[in-house]
Amino acid sequence: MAPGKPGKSTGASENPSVTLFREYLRIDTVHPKPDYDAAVRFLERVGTDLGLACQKVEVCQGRVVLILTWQGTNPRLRSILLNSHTDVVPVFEVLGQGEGWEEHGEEDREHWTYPPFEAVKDSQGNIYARGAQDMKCVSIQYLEAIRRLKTEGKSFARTIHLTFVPDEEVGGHKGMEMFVKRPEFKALNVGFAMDEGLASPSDTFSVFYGERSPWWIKVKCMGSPGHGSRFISNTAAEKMHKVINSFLAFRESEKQRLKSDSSLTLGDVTSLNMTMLEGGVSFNVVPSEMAASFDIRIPPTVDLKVGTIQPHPGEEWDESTLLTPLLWSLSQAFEEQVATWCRGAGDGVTYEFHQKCMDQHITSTEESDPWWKAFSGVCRDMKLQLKLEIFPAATDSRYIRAAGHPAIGFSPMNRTPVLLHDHNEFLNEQVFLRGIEIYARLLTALASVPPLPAEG
Ligand SMILES: CSCC[C@H](NC=O)C(=O)O
Ligand SMILES: [Zn+2]
Ligand SMILES: [Zn+2]
Repeated sequence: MAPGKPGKSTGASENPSVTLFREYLRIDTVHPKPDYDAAVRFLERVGTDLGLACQKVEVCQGRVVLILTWQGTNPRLRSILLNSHTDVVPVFEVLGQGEGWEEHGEEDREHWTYPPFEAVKDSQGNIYARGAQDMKCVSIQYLEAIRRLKTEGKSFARTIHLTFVPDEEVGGHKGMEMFVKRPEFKALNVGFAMDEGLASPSDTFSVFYGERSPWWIKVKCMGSPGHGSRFISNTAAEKMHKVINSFLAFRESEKQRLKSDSSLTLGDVTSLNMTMLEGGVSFNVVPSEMAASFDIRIPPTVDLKVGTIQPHPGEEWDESTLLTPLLWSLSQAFEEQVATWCRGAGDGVTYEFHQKCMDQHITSTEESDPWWKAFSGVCRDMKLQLKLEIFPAATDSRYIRAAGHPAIGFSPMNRTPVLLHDHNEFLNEQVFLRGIEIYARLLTALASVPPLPAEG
């Protein structure tokens, strides 16, 4: 293949870090059947070549966490944890269509300019693959930063651990959530952690110090059944109508709040989407049950604790006041709000949680915090402009923070469209290489943070 043309061949002049990145992208770790063994074998080989110690922890059957360790000169100090997940999301939206390129027809193929597991590089140096941004780039950047520092003969006081975890894309329940509870995790003696962030189309870099809490709620409405030709009273559909109205009115008010205040980002407001609807068997049968599912993401500033909300002295609340979205958005105890919407829709309306994250830890970005001082100091020296945000979705950082450790979400990709989980996910090789440089500097500073008071 001619140089500069898109293709699989690495070309003689390709930077070896880019070649390694592309090799990792070709490992098929796509859900629902990720080849974790292949990923672990590959990463273990790279780690061993780098002289890193290697440990494997099977947190669930077939779910292995790989730990690579660069021992510090003072191993008693708390360590730096570099986390990344090895799994990637399916290439097609319809479940079960993500297995292999060849099995799909031309319509599917249209969404991707290049096959998503071949890591084709085009003439501009854009590397196309599922996982190019989320987050195989970061895994290789961590490793290549360590390679660079080792080649330069550097060593640091603090130990650096890299963890490669499975199943982040399906909630981390058989991955990081299990791992943080294990003695092997405690033994890592984590002081400060880094995990994934998001690309940024502008010159600035996005940095995430907290995340919104995902709540997945299924609301079931029970009602009277009957013939589709009659005005049956007390139907499931009428109740569902009210439920949907209440939930979506709140959605609209939060959407407007975000739109009307340019200082807010998506991570600062509560998003809500109705993502599934079930019910009914036939055109002429009024069903006795209907269900709607909602994906709600709640910022750490909203109080999640269940409590009783009282009107202010002298104020009286009637049913319509209780259903006012603005009032609720300013109030506390988010679950009370959900319960009231359901109560307001009538009898036989219940809700159940399929995901209910209550952790709201955020990581300090005060200059007085030694970890943040090290992180932000490097960015200042390198003239990287940072945008501090709450991560709008969920990552494994939430488990690290819940375990009591500071964690920053950062994927060094500026001047890059946000394409995670999207068609035609790509990363430019120059942006990728610059990221290695950034991590090399960050690791140097973080692994040299002087002993903290608690460390003696
Ligand atoms: C709530 S568990 C699901 C985690 C998932 N993470 C990445 O996309 C997300 O939907 O945010
Ligand atoms: Zn991710
Ligand atoms: Zn993802």
